[in-house]
Amino acid sequence: MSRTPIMAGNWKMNLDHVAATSLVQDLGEALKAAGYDSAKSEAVVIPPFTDIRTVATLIDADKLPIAYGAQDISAHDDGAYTGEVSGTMLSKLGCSYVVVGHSERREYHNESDELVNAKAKKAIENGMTPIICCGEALEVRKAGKHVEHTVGQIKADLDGIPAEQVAKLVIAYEPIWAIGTGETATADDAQEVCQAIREAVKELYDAPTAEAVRIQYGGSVKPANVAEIMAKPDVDGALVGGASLKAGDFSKIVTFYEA
Ligand SMILES: O=C(CO)COP(=O)(O)O
Repeated sequence: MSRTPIMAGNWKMNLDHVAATSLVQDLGEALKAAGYDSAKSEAVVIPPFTDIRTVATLIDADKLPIAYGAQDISAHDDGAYTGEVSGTMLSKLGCSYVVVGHSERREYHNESDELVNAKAKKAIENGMTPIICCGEALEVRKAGKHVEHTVGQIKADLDGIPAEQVAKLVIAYEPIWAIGTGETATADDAQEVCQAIREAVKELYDAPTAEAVRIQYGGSVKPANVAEIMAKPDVDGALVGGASLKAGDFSKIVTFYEA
């Protein structure tokens, strides 16, 4: 079973819709120049909500080989939830992916595994693929509990999601201490946890589901370290923050197989 690597750029709270236009145009050109092959990796951008319509229009008009998604989704369908954005709104904009449970939301917005699970289900219900984030803080790693912690999160985040849906979704392992710090986990660190997650999916479901689910690594991924990380058997992609804000760098990450 071969899994197409998924290289997703999480822009976080950066770039307004005008800046988004330039970045997506530049990215389209950079990918073309780099000989991007969508059979070898999937390019995805995850802009702020306010940019999605603009990004969608541009990708559509220029037929760019780039998928897009959102950084969050409401666990509710509609109604009196000020500030929330629903799954229907996102799917109507053509979003293919929705990031759920990013460590920044878990930390600054107190998101629990129960909420992350509800959001993942909402994305699926609306025909989008959740990218479920997990990963440990520095103290947890220092205590040697990173595998246990991360696998525990994933088990809770997948609760009640059937095998055929799990096979299609994406899990992103992002050790918190490696996010935005320039401190990358080694390729072996990434492999250790990604393998443990796949093993957990196999135990919870079955071997075909575990073989199919795509597991990304995230945390200070750069053009210089992406190839080594991607060479690991259980790493199927990258969730990229800072380096996804530069078209040239993100294009190199997406086309890591050229290195
Ligand atoms: O959190 C991340 C992506 O979701 C990783 O961010 P950086 O690539 O900036 O470390």
